[in-house]
Amino acid sequence: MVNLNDAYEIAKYIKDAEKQTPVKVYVSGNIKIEKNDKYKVFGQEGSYILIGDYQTIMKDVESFKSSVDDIHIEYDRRNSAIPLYNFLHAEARIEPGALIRDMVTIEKNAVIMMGAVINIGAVVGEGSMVDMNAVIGARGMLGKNVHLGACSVVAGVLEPPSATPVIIEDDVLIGANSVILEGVRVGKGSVVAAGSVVTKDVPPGVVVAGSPARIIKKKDEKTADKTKVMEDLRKLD
Ligand SMILES: CC(=O)SCCNC(=O)CCNC(=O)[C@H](O)C(C)(C)COP(=O)(O)OP(=O)(O)OC[C@H]1O[C@@H](n2cnc3c(N)ncnc32)[C@H](O)[C@@H]1OP(=O)(O)O
Ligand SMILES: O=C(O)C1=N[C@H](C(=O)O)CCC1
Repeated sequence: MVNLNDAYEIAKYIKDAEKQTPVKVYVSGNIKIEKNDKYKVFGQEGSYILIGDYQTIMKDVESFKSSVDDIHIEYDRRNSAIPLYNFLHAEARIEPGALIRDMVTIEKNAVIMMGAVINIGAVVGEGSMVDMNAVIGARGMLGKNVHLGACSVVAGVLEPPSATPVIIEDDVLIGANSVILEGVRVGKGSVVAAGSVVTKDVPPGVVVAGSPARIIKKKDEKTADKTKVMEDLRKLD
C-alpha cells in the first residue's frame, strides 16, 4: 500500500504502477472465442464482448482477423497509472462525469458534481460539496460541510511537491474560480470570496478576497446568509 503522506512516495507509486489500457471490444463474425483467464468474454455464436487489456485482447483478435465481420472498441485511457475509485457503495451523491481516482475518501452525504476531478489521497468530508469542474489535487483535504465552488482548485502535493497538504476546515465556503495554493490551511467557517487566490493560511471565521487573498472582514450574518449550505442537496433519501 502506498504511503499517501509523502508526495515522493506517491510519485514513485505512479512511476512503478503497471500502466493499464483497459478496453471493451465488441466483435462479430465467423469466430469462436472461449472463456479464458486473460480477459472477460461475454456472448456466444460469433458475437462477443471482450473486456480487458487492449494489447492482450488484440493479439487474439489479430489471429482470427480474416473471419471478423465487425469490431468496435471502447476505451477511455491509455497507459493509465491509477485506476478510478469504485464508488458503487459510496453513501454520497456522485453526479455523472466526475473523475475520482482510487485511494480517496468520500464521506457520507458528500456531493460530487459533474466534471469534478479528485486526485489520489484526497478526502471529502461528510456533507461537503465539490461543485462543477472543481479540482482537488493529491491529498487535498476538505472537512465537513465545505462547499468547494465551481472551477476552484485545491492544490495537490505532487507537482510542485509539497510536504503539507491543503486543509480546508469544516464549514468553509470557497467561492467559484478560487485557487488555494500548496500547503495552505483555511480555518473553520471562513469564506473565500469568488475568484480569490489564497497564498497563506486563513484564520477561522473571516472572509478573504482577491489575489493574493486578504482578510476583508469578519464573517457576519450577511456573509452567513449568502453562503448557506442546503441540507436537501445532501440527502440521499
Ligand atoms: C455553480 C455555483 O454556483 S458555484 C458557487 C458560486 N457562488 C460563489 O462563488 C459565491 C461566493 N460569494 C462571494 O464571493 C460573495 O461576494 C461573499 C460571500 C464573499 C460576500 O460576502 P459578504 O459578507 O456579503 O460581503 P460583501 O458583499 O458585503 O462584500 C464585502 C466587501 O468585499 C468585496 N467583495 C465581495 N466579493 C468579492 C470578491 N469575490 N472578490 C473581491 N472582492 C469581493 C465587496 O465588494 C465588498 O467591498 P467593499 O467593502 O469595498 O464594498
Ligand atoms: O446539486 C446540485 O444540483 C447543485 N447545483 C448547484 C447549481 O447548479 O447552482 C450548485 C450546487 C449543487
